[in-house]
Amino acid sequence: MSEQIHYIGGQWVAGEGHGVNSVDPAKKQEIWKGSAASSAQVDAAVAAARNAFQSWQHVSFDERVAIVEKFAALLGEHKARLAKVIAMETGKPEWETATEVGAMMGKAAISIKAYNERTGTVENAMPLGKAFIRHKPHGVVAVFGPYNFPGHLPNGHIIPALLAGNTVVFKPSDLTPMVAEETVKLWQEAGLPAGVVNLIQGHVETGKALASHNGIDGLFFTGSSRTGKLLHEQFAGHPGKILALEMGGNNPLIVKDVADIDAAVHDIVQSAFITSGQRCTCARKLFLQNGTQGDAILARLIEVTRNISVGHYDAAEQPFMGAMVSAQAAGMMVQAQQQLLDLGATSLVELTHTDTDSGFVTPGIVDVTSIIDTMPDEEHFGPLLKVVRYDDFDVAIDHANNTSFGLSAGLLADSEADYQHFFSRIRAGIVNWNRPITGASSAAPFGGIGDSGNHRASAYYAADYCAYPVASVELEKVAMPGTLSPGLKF
Ligand SMILES: NC(=O)C1=CN([C@@H]2O[C@H](COP(=O)(O)OP(=O)(O)OC[C@H]3O[C@@H](n4cnc5c(N)ncnc54)[C@H](O)[C@@H]3O)[C@@H](O)[C@H]2O)C=CC1
Ligand SMILES: O=C(O)CCC(=O)N[C@@H](CCC(=O)O)C(=O)O
Repeated sequence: MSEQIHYIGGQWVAGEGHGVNSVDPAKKQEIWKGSAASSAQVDAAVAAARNAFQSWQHVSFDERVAIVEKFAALLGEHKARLAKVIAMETGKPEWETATEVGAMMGKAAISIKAYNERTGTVENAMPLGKAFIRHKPHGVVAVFGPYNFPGHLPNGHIIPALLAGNTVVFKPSDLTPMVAEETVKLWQEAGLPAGVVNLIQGHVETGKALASHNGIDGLFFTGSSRTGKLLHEQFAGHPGKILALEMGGNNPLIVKDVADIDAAVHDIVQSAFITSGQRCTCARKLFLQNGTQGDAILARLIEVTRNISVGHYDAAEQPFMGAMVSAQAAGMMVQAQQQLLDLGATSLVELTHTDTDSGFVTPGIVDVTSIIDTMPDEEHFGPLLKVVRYDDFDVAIDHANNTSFGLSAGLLADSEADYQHFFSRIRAGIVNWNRPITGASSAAPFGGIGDSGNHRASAYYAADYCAYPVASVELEKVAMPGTLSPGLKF
């Protein structure tokens, strides 16, 4: 293991702060360690990015594209290795981490298209000249990533930021530093000039030092609503800095009148338990009709959930769920379940922390119908699904909307009229019909309302927050207008 874990101005350097490490939550082994960046090293990373911005902003778009495409090609060459490292740090099964690297590769072409379509140059003819809409980079931007998609989600900020001509200081989650290191090494190999991307590792204090740094022009964040709100407060009074927040959710999925019960249960499981429930888009509340069909769906859901395989990321027979990211995260899910039971919820399938030194938990389901009005509006970031039984569709939609979040929502129903009704009333940035509410496309905007985001959607719309528009009216020569304003004499 190298101690040189920070990439500043094109050099890998050792940290000057306290010790940091990374633990494989399935195998319970330390897999990476070093020392956090000191505040002087955060300063150095921002200064390196500022210095590199002077030239990177003037590098042609085609040259920037060439480096991004080279990076995507290197991701392809190193796909197996990167998928393995993501699995080791997060506990996610290798079938899933391979799809994460695939999404990282796909981000290049999508971001190039989005740059051109959303922030390219537009030319309009005028009677005496031309009007242009062009875009310019903000400057130095900080990128903060979460642990659940440690490759794909920071990449979803970094690639569009670089294409637009910004330089980056990247602060990954302290739970997934090794994925960040491997990724930045590929940027280096792709020929990115020194200082264009810088990597600093550390815990909350490193994040605070970067977020509060005077030298940054913007911050692109994916993570919890709690941290996002702190950043939002910190950015108050700085209208000149751009802040893009992609945060958590407390996402509803409603089921109404479906013919294929297994298909409905499949979409529920895929929505609630993929990635061991550690996706911001995961369904947290499932609304099932009272009556025989709701009973049948619930019975089948319980049966299928009990049979979900949970296992090691590298098992020959791949499990559906791997370990959660840490033993602590797993323990917090047990606590969350207990809190709901203490409030009066009923356990239908118990979530259990099978080995308390690891991140392994089994998926759980609780019936919260009796406490729907009193339970806290919290995101439980793990495989715990809350079921609510309902009689009236509109009441179910009201309950679904009764959250401060607004990231994803879905309806499983065979009637298109029911979907139109649902769509017109539900409040969320991602609204699906007869599909899981996880697995959003990079070719669409990705973001939520309320406590889920600050109206700066990512994915296809990331281009928007990576550049500012410049409107110009241009004539080749200074010329007298055809008509003079009243009161002027020449
Ligand atoms: N809307 C979206 O696109 C997504 C949202 N998420 C959300 O992310 C969360 C899980 O990720 P976590 O890594 O636990 O999020 P987190 O909020 O704990 O950490 C995110 C990043 O912020 C840094 N950080 C933490 N506290 C900070 C502070 N006070 N000042 C500055 N930086 C700080 C962390 O080191 C990390 O790099 C969930 O809430 C999930 O819903 C996850 C993926 C996608
Ligand atoms: O950012 C993109 O390119 C698309 C959004 C995306 O990949 N979303 C994933 C993961 C987000 C999460 O829950 O952490 C999804 O919707 O499953």
